[in-house]
Amino acid sequence: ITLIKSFSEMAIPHYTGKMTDWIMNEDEPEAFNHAITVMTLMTIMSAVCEFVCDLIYNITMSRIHTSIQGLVFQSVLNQDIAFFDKASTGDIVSRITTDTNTMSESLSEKLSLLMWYFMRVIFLFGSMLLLSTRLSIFTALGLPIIWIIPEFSGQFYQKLSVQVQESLAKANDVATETFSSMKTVRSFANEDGETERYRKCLEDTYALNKVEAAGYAASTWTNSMSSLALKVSILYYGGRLVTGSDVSSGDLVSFVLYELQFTSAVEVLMSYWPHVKKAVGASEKIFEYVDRKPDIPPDGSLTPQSLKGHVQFKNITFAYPKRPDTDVLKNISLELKPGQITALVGPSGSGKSTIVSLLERFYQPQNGEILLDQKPLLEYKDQYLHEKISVVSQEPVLFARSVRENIKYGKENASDEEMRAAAKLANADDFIDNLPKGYDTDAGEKGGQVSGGQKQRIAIARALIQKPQILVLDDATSSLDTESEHRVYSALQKNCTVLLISHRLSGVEDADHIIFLRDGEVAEEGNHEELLAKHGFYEEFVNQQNTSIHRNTEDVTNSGQ
Ligand SMILES: Nc1ncnc2c1ncn2[C@@H]1O[C@H](COP(=O)(O)OP(=O)(O)OP(=O)(O)O)[C@@H](O)[C@H]1O
Repeated sequence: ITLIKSFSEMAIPHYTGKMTDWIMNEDEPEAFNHAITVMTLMTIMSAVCEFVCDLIYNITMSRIHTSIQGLVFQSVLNQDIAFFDKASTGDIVSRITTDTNTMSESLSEKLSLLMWYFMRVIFLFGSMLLLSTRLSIFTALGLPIIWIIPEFSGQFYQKLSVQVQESLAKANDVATETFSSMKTVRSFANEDGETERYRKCLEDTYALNKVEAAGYAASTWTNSMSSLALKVSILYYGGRLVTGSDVSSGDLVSFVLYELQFTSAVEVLMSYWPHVKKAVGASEKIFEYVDRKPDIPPDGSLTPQSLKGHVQFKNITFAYPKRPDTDVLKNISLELKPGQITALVGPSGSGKSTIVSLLERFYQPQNGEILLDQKPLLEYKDQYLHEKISVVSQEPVLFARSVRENIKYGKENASDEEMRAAAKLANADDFIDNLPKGYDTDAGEKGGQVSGGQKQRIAIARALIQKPQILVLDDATSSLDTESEHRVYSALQKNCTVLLISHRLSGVEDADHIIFLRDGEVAEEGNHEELLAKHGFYEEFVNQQNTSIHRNTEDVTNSGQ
């Protein structure tokens, strides 16, 4: 269609030239009517083709835009957890929204015009060659000079575009972080500080935009000046050819009309070229994510019908990718037996949550081996593993959806009965029923519309509905009383493996096995009595707990008096 349209457009200068010859000659009266008819038909054909072509192009581009956004989103979701430790949310969101917009805007508008004008340039030059080879060669010789300028400015734009996207991403980052931590910002009365931080980022973007604007103005000016110089030289040379009777005056008119269109088409091509380079700059950033191979080993294939849930950590040494020099776990060996509650205690930062992250396969240990039912953890299929292992983390995150959707998260096909049963066990059923819309109440962004304890209980229900074989409670039962806590354990299938991480003594005392972690090493292990008999770290931990409970009770009694 582009070809037909470009071809049809060539009719106007050609027949205008013919008409000039006819007006000067007057021998062929039919030539005038013929020229007018052909011109009209070709113009209509060109307009129809332009319409069809624009329509198809823009629809295709919208489709490409949406599928690229989807592709980037999917690629980001497939990345390893270490990637999310490093990349900021604002940067990721910016790539999915701003960068894809920049790319597809430039591509849909500018590339479509670039293609039009490219075809026009070819057809116009062909028509010019037919009229006068000498004039055409003269025109062609002038082209490289005006081609060099946009090439340089294109490169400049490409670099600048990357910088602009990066600075926009930084600003986005500040905005996302501020809005998602609004309560903290307010409670520290730091609205002005955050506004200042955001403004600072915007100022950086503005500074880059100014350079971009100056560059754009300079390149447009140089482009038009150079093509103007080319036009004047052609007119001068063409005039001399007519005087020397080498070219007819009608042909010169056609040629000049072609040439005017030709130079303006080349001008447009050159002014759009930097935009395409800019789109390339933005797309480079997008495809950096799409092409990034997640640093995770290939998914395993094991999906055994029954899983005992026997976990063994054998001589595990691990350092976080962000801090490769600090070993968080040092040659650790431990075992979680089916049907047993294993408690993990130890000072803050001793590596308890890290053990959970390794069990969830978020990171890979540098040394040692993790076995599940005697088989390497890596051999299990990812989806299977996460169905069998449920983790309620220290700070459970709820989604801005209804309580129902939150509990059924990851198990959408669960029935309402299953959901209620899970909620009952998590001691959440009563309070959910008292919420304004019951299970359909919105939990708010990050669960902001329910209390901390309620959030924890919903998260426990979300874990229990999966009927996991291995349940990990990472300091997640602080809002439950001892009785409710026991109800949670008894709800699990028999022989289920429970890993309990806690800073409180309750729950830990009754665990079948207690592991005391210190500085990434197993300092002591055994049951409550055995550990107390050792008079070591665990005993110290128990004494500290008792002292603080004693102190709290005294405080309550004193304030009562
Ligand atoms: N994503 C991370 N990147 C780098 N270092 C980390 C990361 N997460 C934790 N760490 C570091 O690893 C160490 C162990 O952290 P971990 O969260 O496992 O401790 P913990 O025993 O669970 O502590 P707490 O009882 O306070 O929850 C800490 O020194 C912490 O600073």
